[in-house]
Amino acid sequence: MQRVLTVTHSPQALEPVLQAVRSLGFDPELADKVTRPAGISCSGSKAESACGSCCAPAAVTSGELQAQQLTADGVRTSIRIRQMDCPVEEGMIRKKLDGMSAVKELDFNLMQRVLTVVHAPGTLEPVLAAIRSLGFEPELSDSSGRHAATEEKKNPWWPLALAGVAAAAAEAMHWTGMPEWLEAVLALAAVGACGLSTYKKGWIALRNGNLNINALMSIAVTGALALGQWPEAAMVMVLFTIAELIEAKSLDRARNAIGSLMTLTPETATIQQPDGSWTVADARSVPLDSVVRVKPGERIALDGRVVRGRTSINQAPITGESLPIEKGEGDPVFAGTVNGSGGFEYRVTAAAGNTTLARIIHAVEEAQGAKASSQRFVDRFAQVYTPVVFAIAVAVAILPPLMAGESWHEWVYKALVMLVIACPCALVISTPVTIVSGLTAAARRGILIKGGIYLEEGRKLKWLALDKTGTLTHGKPVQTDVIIYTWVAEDEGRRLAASLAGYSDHPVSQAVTAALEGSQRYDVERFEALPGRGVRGVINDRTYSLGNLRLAEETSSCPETVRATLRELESAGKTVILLCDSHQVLGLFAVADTVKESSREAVSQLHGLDVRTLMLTGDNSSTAQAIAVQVGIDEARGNQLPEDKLRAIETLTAQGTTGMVGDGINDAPALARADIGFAMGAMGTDTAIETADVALMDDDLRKIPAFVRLSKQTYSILVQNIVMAIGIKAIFLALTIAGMGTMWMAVFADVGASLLVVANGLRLLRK
Ligand SMILES: Nc1ncnc2c1ncn2[C@@H]1O[C@H](COP(=O)(O)OP(=O)(O)OP(=O)(O)O)[C@@H](O)[C@H]1O
Ligand SMILES: [Zn+2]
Repeated sequence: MQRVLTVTHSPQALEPVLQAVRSLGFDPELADKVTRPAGISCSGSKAESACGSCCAPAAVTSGELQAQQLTADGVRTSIRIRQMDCPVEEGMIRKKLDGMSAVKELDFNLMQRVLTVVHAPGTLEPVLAAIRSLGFEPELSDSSGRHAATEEKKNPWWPLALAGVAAAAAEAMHWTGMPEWLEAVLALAAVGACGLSTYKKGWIALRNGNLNINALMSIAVTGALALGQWPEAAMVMVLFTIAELIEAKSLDRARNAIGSLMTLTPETATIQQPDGSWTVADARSVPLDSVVRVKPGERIALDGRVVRGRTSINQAPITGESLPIEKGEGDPVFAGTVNGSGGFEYRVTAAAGNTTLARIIHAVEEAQGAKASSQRFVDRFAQVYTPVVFAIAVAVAILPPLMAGESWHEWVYKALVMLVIACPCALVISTPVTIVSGLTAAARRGILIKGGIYLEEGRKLKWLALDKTGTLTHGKPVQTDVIIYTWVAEDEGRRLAASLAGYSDHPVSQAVTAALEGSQRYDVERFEALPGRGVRGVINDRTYSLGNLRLAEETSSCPETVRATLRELESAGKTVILLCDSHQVLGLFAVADTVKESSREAVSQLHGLDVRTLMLTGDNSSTAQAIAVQVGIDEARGNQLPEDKLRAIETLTAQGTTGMVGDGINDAPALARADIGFAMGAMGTDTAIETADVALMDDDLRKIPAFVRLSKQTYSILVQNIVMAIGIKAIFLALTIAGMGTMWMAVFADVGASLLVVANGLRLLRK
């Protein structure tokens, strides 16, 4: 999509790689920070370990660094090859490079037109030379370091216009019965004016034993000329050239969609100098911990934390939610978001290449690499389609005249038409265009999907398991009741609870701490957090615990009167923790959390999409039940330890596609096991963005039904595209064999199909 090839090669081997790419007729540019943020380019398990070193090696210029990384296997270089967007071209390059001993690994991204090569140090140049020998122009980085900025080389338009006029004139000669030599001259002029680059590319492909669209068109046009179909040959070449131009334009739209997210961040930021004055600096060069000033209405350039001022910020570029969020001292702000009416200053917490927005863009780019199953099908299909149609064409040209004495002229012509139909471009481009549009559309709404595969699977979601605290509820409970039993002094009870709870960041403990703000605290020794239960520690040589009934029963005896009170509070939807010493219960603390309005809506939308919902919570069953009723959830299970949640997910995945959404603390194993793991509130948390299958940037659960709907739309567009691409070809194949297809009709069909699928895929972006 971004037309980037990543090559792993040995240090100092960049130039040979570049040359090889150039030898294929491509113009390589080293990829840029912006497209591939240097700070996070060491993604993927393999590269992780080498992260430290990838930014260190000497003797590589900084420009090269952006496109190259050292890995365990060698050097990884991304090479952009503009002319590469057909699997036939991928096949050509693969065949050539696979034969080179220096090349360890190849990874193609046709949408980005990027080849990533892992190669031995010092072998980049031969790699590039090999690519160039195929007539491509491999690009590493240019000096400005910006991919998107480098425009396509502009071909002058007049040769094409001239060719069009000549072709039309030839056609007119034909109809008005002018001498044939005039037709021939005009047709040859037209083909010469617009078809030379097609011939050149076609010839290189043929020489390397490949049939790409250029080779097919060259043969077809040459054949038509040989048959004396002058005007038709000229028309076909002109139409094909125009079509290629239009197709390239519309594909660029899909490619640029992701890049356009990046343009959300301003190029400059106003930073404070050591002497206190303010200067405008390039956002990319602002060091961490700098203080940046933001004017009202200005876009924020980098991630940071507010140090002075109050304002409200529209975070829609990241969360997809345009309601302004209030921000004051200490609150995080994000690059790309828009400041409201207050001016403020913030301290930079992430460099330009490492901001939340940059990570999102990077994740979307990576996601295209993970091929969806429809794409794998299409790629396999295309691999056999072209050779098969070519073989049929050869048979059509030779057999009927030889076996049945039919006219050579007629059957060779039919075969030539079939060659035009043999290009699988429309089919091949249909899937990635659709997936990329879907991924980008999702990212714009604050839904970060980590692979085309999840976008494709989302529509199959049968079950969604949800955690309660923080997912369905606000996760900020407040204390509602305190009961201290008479066998302990009221103050002492509160003080013990506050001391224990103060050490924990569990929401329940925090609610208790907040309510007991004023009371004094004891020092706690041997403090322990017991997941799914509570906390325990030693105060003045005695062990106390604060946690749920499970924990109370483990440490002391729990009389029926206490249980009765507990049941009563819980049936009101409250969460109760018990303060115990090693003999008895000393007190009860009840907290209540409120349900998010958006959760209720999300659950009903999910039910409308035929997704069943299940609440899995560590909290007790009565509270779980009470909250489930409030939210409208199908089924609720309480007292779930992390391993219980995991087991529940395992059972569900056996029945159908299962998603799990949680805040990731006690849900991590279940999230990982689910077919689709959703992380909430990913904004600002690196781990959620990096580990979840789908990261929701804020904590609005309605993003999940939105994701399911998008997945359904994407899938139906995928199916439409595949059917359309194959269908159109099939119809023309049939017409041709029946003798009704002409060559220019076939060109129209081929190009029309490509344009249709691209336009259809881009519809997702408009949603
Ligand atoms: N650190 C703690 N302080 C106080 N109580 C705790 C603590 N840890 C666990 N508990 C008690 O154990 C219960 C289960 O905790 P757990 O963290 O598994 O789930 P939860 O946060 O209540 O809910 P969910 O699973 O929906 O996120 C809590 O409801 C609380 O009563
Ligand atoms: Zn093609």
